[in-house]
Amino acid sequence: MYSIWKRFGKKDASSDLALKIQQVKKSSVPKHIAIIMDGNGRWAKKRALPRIAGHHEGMKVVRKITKLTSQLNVSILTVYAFSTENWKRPKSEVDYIMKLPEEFLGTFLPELIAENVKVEMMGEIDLLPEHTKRAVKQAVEETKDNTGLILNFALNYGSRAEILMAVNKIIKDVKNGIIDETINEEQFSNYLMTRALPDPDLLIRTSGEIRLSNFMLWQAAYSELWFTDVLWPDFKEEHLLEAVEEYQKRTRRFGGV
Ligand SMILES: CC(C)Oc1ccc(CN(CCC(N)=O)C(=O)c2cnn(Cc3ccccc3)c2-c2ccc3sccc3c2)cc1
Repeated sequence: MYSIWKRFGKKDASSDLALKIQQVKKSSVPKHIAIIMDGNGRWAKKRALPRIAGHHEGMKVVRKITKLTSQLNVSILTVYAFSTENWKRPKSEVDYIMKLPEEFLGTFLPELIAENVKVEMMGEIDLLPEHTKRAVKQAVEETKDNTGLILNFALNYGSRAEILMAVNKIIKDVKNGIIDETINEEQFSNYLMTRALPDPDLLIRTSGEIRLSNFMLWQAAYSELWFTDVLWPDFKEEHLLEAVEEYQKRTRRFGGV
């Protein structure tokens, strides 16, 4: 009896998810969702596992959430692996992290291509090891003609550095007479790493931290912010759907103003 209930229950969960997806797709879905993926280390610590186990688990969640946002017809999913002490971590952890992209792309690139996903990245990839750079460049190259969801990785991304870089480029262009001395918001945003992307409509951060941590400060000026205590490796489709439903409630009210 138990096995029947167990099976029945299982079937119920997946069809329940399918129902929720149909429900969410009935209203306006955010065009651009940005996620600060935080909590891998804490997730591992809670289970007395090495931190790299949290990163490995976190990578599988990136794949799951990419598939769901693609199903929801979201246009852009920007993922930022939040970590202040990225480079100050023990060498073994940094080495592992820098191998993850090859595993992620090696395992999931065929699936991403089948889903018509376009892999993009913003940030300084020069600092990445050669083998990591190669994997990223290959994924960007192999998916450049895809027209579905844009999966945008923020690599070594810092918003203030991005804004300063834009200002310095503008100063140079004004000196060289390429642009006038006054520019508008649209011209300014063309100098940012996100130049061609629309601003994020919904910004999600996991693991209970309620901070932007120098992430897309210019671009998130009008984003709906949604925070959850859930640690990134525990983040499920249901959590993303909950965030989108909350976004739909808020923007419906805004629309009604
Ligand atoms: C095209 C794409 C696959 O290329 C990439 C090239 C280099 C990186 C490494 N990296 C950039 C360096 C930096 N942020 O300083 C990170 O963001 C970083 C820092 N921790 N974790 C573990 C973690 C895993 C999952 C979720 C959060 C953190 C990651 C990390 C490593 C591998 C993968 S695979 C999908 C996401 C992801 C994130 C990332 C991507």
